[in-house]
Amino acid sequence: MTTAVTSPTYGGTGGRTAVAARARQVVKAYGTGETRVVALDQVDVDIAQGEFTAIMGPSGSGKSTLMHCLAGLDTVTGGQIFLADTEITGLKDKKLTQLRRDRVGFIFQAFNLLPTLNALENITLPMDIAGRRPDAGWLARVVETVGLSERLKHRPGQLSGGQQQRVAVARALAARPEIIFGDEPTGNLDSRAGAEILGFLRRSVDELGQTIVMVTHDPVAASYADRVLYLADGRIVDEMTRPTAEAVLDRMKDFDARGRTS
Ligand SMILES: Nc1ncnc2c1ncn2[C@@H]1O[C@H](COP(=O)(O)OP(=O)(O)OP(=O)(O)O)[C@@H](O)[C@H]1O
Repeated sequence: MTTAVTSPTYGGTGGRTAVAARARQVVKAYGTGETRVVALDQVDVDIAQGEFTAIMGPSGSGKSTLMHCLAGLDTVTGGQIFLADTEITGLKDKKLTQLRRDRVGFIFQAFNLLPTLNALENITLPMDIAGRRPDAGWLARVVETVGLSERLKHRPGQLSGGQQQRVAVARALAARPEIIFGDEPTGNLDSRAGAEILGFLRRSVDELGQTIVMVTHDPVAASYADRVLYLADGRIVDEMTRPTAEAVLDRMKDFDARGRTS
């Protein structure tokens, strides 16, 4: 049987749905000799297409590293990463940059908007740079989904933090990427603005068919996802489907307690 090699213990999709991104036996080590840190330790994971996946785990467990490796923002030390059927490990810089530009969207904790451009210009900037024409119908739908129709001519400085992050969400959605990665996208927002953004991300999965992977420390944020993957010491140690904030919190307490006794 060879299936054990290709089916992750946790983090598989059980063949139920198409896979948007895949990691196989991924190792990421930083430094050498005594300062060597293994951030990812033979990680196998399948990210299901059209689903919202949250990645959780203690500080230093490898969440951002896993996201960066899946997104082609960082190279791996060993193993393979696939975006749909394309293996991205081993791609040359230029090809990788092109692939990220054409197929991947990002939302970071810092909104990363250009202050001199208005909201609409910020949303279409990546496509402008790539020389691609936004699909007007799609753009209107995205803008409507994230509730920005009345704010398109405002510059970032004239928008609240929550509205700025909505612009960043719309920017990620506008190019219709195959997959969007978010690193604590609501980390800088108060809980009301955070809930709004998470609601928009949820809607983009339910109504626009988007695939989203989000790193978070927040059980409430994780409860918007379809599935939560738990990392510890660079390994995926557990998963939860249809999470509630209470269940996620309980699981985290469980891990903490185990961590203290081991
Ligand atoms: N550029 C780097 N150089 C050396 N070590 C690094 C580097 N980036 C990350 N690490 C180490 O790799 C491990 C995983 O880091 P990572 O940032 O992925 O964790 P995380 O789970 O996202 O943490 P946090 O929740 O605190 O953001 C940590 O031990 C970290 O110190």
